[in-house]
Formats: sequence, C-alpha cells, structure tokens
Amino acid sequence: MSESWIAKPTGYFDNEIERFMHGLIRRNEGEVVFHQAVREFAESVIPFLSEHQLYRDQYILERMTEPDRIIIFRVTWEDDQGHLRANRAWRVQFNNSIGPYKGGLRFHPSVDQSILKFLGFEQVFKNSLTGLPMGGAKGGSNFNPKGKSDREVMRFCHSLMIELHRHIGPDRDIPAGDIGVGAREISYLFGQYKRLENRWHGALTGKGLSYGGSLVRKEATGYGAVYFVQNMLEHAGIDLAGKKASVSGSGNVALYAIEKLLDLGATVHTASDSGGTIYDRDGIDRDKLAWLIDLKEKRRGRISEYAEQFGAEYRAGENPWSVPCDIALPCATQNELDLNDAKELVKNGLLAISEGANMPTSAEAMHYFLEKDVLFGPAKAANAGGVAVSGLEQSQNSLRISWSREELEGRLQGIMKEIHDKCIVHGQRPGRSVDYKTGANVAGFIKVADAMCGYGAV
Ligand SMILES: NC(=O)C1=CN([C@@H]2O[C@H](COP(=O)(O)OP(=O)(O)OC[C@H]3O[C@@H](n4cnc5c(N)ncnc54)[C@H](OP(=O)(O)O)[C@@H]3O)[C@@H](O)[C@H]2O)C=CC1
Ligand SMILES: O=C(O)CCC(=O)C(=O)O
Repeated sequence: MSESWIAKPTGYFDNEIERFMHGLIRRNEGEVVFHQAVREFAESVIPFLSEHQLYRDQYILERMTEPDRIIIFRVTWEDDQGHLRANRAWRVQFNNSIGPYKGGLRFHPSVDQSILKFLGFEQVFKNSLTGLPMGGAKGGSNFNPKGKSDREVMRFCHSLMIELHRHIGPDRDIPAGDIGVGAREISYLFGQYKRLENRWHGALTGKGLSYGGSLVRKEATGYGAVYFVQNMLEHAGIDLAGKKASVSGSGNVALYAIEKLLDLGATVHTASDSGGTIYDRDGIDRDKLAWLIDLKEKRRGRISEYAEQFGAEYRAGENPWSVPCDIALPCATQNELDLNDAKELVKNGLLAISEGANMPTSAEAMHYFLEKDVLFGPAKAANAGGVAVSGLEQSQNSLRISWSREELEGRLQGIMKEIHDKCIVHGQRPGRSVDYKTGANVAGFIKVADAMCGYGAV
C-alpha cells in the first residue's frame, strides 16, 4: 500500500472516525450507501482499535474497506421480440481472508457499484460471525426480472454466466441468491455454469433439491432472523410467544420469517412489496401464508391481491412501520425504515427489531433505537442464517451427502445462538440493553483482522 494512498488528510476533524471517513469518501466518491455501511462499522471498530495497536499499525481497517477486486462486465441477451438488450453486471470480491468469497447476486434496476460494495463489505463480517470458513462477496446486475418472461430470464442468466464462470468455483467464489434472484435464476445460472465448466461441483448455493441444494436453505434467512430476535428477547427475560410482529417485504426472507414467527407463537399483521403494505388485523394465519407463498413464489403477483382475497387493509405506497407492534422485522431492502418510522415504532411500544434485510434501518433510526434501549439485531448478525445454511450446502456438496431437515434446522438454530452470544461479548452496556451492533461489528472484525495480520503484506 503506497503512502499516498493512505495519505493523512489535512484539516480539522472532530475525531478519528471523521478522519477515517474523510479518506474513505475521497477514495470512493459518490458511493453513498457504501459510505453508510462503512461508517456504521467504523463507529464500532475504531474505539476498539484504540486499545489494539497491532491492528492500527497494520492499517487493517483501511485495507479491509478496499475490495480485493471488482469485476464489471456487459451482459447482452435477446428479448422475446428478437431485439438485443444489454445490462451491466458486477462481482465485488471483497475479502477472502477466512475462506473463498461467498455472497449473493442481486437483479434489480437500482443495482450499482455502491450498493454491491456495501453488500459485499457487510458480507465479510456476517460470514465471519457464522464461524464457517467463508470470505465475503456480492454481485448482480441492473437487469429487472419483473415483467420478463421465463425465457428472457433464462437467456439473461445464461449470458451472464458466460463471463461470471471464469471468476467463480467452490474454492474461489460461490454466489447465491438475493433480491430478484431465487430458485429459478439459480437453476439457470447453475445449468450454464455446469455446461461451460464440464464438471459438477457446488459453485453456487440455493440450488434446487434435485441437483445439490440443501433442505432449509430457502427458509434459512427468515428463520434465522426470528431465532435471533428470540435469543435477544430470551436474554432480556421476555417470551416471544404472544407478541405482535410487523414484517416488511414478501419475498424469500419475509415469507419464511412469517412462517417461523407463527411456529413460535407470535402473531403477524403486515407484509409489503414495493407497491404498498397489507395490514391484517386478524393476523396472517397458516392458510393465508400458504396462499401468499404461492402468490409470490409461483404466480409472481402483488401484495395488494392478498388484501382483495382476505379483506385486509391495503395501504398503497406505505411501509408497515405505523402499525403498532412489539417486534419489527424489516425484510425488504436497504434504508426502508427511517428516523420517523423509528419514532413511531418506539412510541407504539416496540421491544425489538431484527434486520432480515441488509441495512434496512437508516443510520439515524439505528442510533435512535440504541439510545432508547430497543433490542436492535443488526443485519450482519440477524440475517446470517441464510449464508450459514449456504455454507452447510457447500459442505454437503463436498461430502456428497444430504443432511436431514432436523439436522439442518438444529445446526441453523445453534449457529444463530452462537452469533447472538458472540455479540454479547463486545456489546455489553452496564445497566442498559445489549448493544448488538457494536458486538456484531467487533466480533466479526476480529476473526478477519487476525487472519489478515497473519498473512503479512497481502
Ligand atoms: N435471500 C437471502 O437468503 C438473503 C437476503 N438478504 C436480504 O434480504 C432482503 C430481501 O431479500 P429477498 O427476500 O431474498 O429478496 P426477494 O427478491 O425475494 O424479495 C424482496 C422483497 O422486498 C421488496 N422490495 C425490494 N425492493 C424494494 C423497495 N425498493 N421498496 C420496497 N420494497 C422493496 C420486494 O417487493 P417487489 O417484489 O415489489 O420488488 C419483495 O417483496 C434484501 O435486503 C437482501 O439483501 C439477506 C440475507 C440473505
Ligand atoms: O447464501 C449466500 O451465499 C448469500 C446470502 C446473502 O447474499 C446475504 O447474506 O446477504
């Protein structure tokens, strides 16, 4: 690393966090959500570094906030009318210190480099918290799968893999799903990977059960986020059963978070999509959930149809946070819950929040929750169940075996409990609620930092 790259900024800074962020922003101009993710991390880790000179001497934080590499490429594909179309795609391979790169692919028109850098950065520490040997990466494209036919999605996925296959593999980088990338897309991607490489190995996770996928992977992120909130509540002496929950989103994470909340005796009153929110005062029961899963996974319909089907209230263009609840699970997208939402939730008696989505809570809202002693389960910890079961899918592929549902659910539950307990080690606030944000950041940091220190100048 050259001296100029880490040149000390001149001028006055209130504190070391501002000094660090000044340099980061200068090096990553305009990448606002990446700045947000790094700042949230730096606020926890820089105070810890002040007592750990070794990490400071090795410029660990500066090195960790620079991705190992970013691959950018064009994806040309043919639509159903025979016209050629092109999209941009990326793979941000952020850090492979503790294992091969691992993290999802997102297909959404909003995708850009800043979003994928924030997601890749978070993935490094999330994966570290799972205790499994996985580095961090993220990728995706500004391709919008909504409104596209199956064959268009297939042609896009096959074309994307023509470039991506050179950069991935079971010991190098293992992509999975994220927003807009579910079972259908992973099948197309894996089929093309297999054809191009002429070998079968677990280079993607989230695969179908008939070709190397793992039981419980589909459910794992949502289930894990609920286990995490259950652990936080138990630690505070509170029972989850009987509590009212609000969930946002109605995709992979949200649907299975709702399922596990019902299993554990909570009631769930909301779900949403980018069009609006449904508020079901009677609660989403198992039959309604089965209908909703079919709507979203098979028919690819809108959440407003739930309101029509079951006579629930539909709030067009609104999110769920004005509905009174004890626990909140934002499971849609980044920055979907802002300071006003946080104030409303706290006013209505919120006890705990578990981030099913990545960085769904704005920085101001997160600080407000921590100030008000709301139990705040940060994404890195709370939604790590998905990538954890992806790690278990890789193990099963390597061993050429398939574990049972009971085995995998047990392992998932155990991993979420271990993550919870790791957060407590560095998140204690005497006389106050646990600061899970600091706990997760510091615990995730230490493992990666120790590996980087061991490697020397890499
Ligand atoms: N899948 C996984 O295993 C993991 C996912 N995550 C995170 O969880 C979140 C959800 O992912 P997942 O469930 O897989 O994705 P899906 O594509 O399955 O579902 C996303 C849901 O969020 C809604 N949504 C997306 N963008 C917006 C927006 N801008 N405003 C309002 N609603 C929006 C979608 O509505 P609509 O259909 O109308 O767009 C949909 O209901 C993401 O933050 C992802 O990074 C984290 C860990 C693992
Ligand atoms: O399962 C995986 O590899 C990735 C999941 C993911 O993208 C995430 O945790 O945000």
